[in-house]
Amino acid sequence: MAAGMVMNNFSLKQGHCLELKGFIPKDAKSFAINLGKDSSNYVIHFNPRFDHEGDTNKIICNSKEENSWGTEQRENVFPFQQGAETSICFEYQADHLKVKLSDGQEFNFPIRMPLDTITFLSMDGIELKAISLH
Ligand SMILES: CCCO[C@@H]1O[C@H](CO)[C@@H](O[C@@H]2O[C@H](CO)[C@H](O)[C@H](OCc3cn(Cc4ccccc4)nn3)[C@H]2O)[C@H](O)[C@H]1NC(C)=O
Repeated sequence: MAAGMVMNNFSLKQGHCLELKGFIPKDAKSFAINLGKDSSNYVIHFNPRFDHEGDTNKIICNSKEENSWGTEQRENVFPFQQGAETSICFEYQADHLKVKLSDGQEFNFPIRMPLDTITFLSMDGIELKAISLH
């Protein structure tokens, strides 16, 4: 399984996008990308599940404040394949994150915890290949 990766030395400001390219291992049951302030405070926990916690081919998003999970949001798109690369762009807007997926589909996730700048990123279950800020 791809070991967890943590970055906390970048700045994603409102009006800008963070684009991640990664490889999903062929045995992945799920993977997660977390953006926020630190490991206890996520503006978004982005968790595509192939087969995990009773979910099959479903994206689960949530927030986490001082280590307490918020309400889950389940998406109706799932353009991921085990053993393949993917790219995801997180566009940070004042009241939502626009999540743009590799096949052009996109969805919004509400900002539940105001944060001037997102400076924390962690990834689990996916191998980071490239990262860029636009
Ligand atoms: C119906 C009553 C039980 O509800 C279930 O409760 C589970 C436990 O709280 C929920 O699963 C949790 O959902 C959270 C988001 O709301 C997180 O996704 C929890 O996982 C956190 C986590 C990250 N990691 C690291 C990681 C992630 C991906 C791959 C490898 C390592 N390990 N655990 C995950 O365990 C799960 O989404 C929830 N299902 C529903 C339908 O509500």
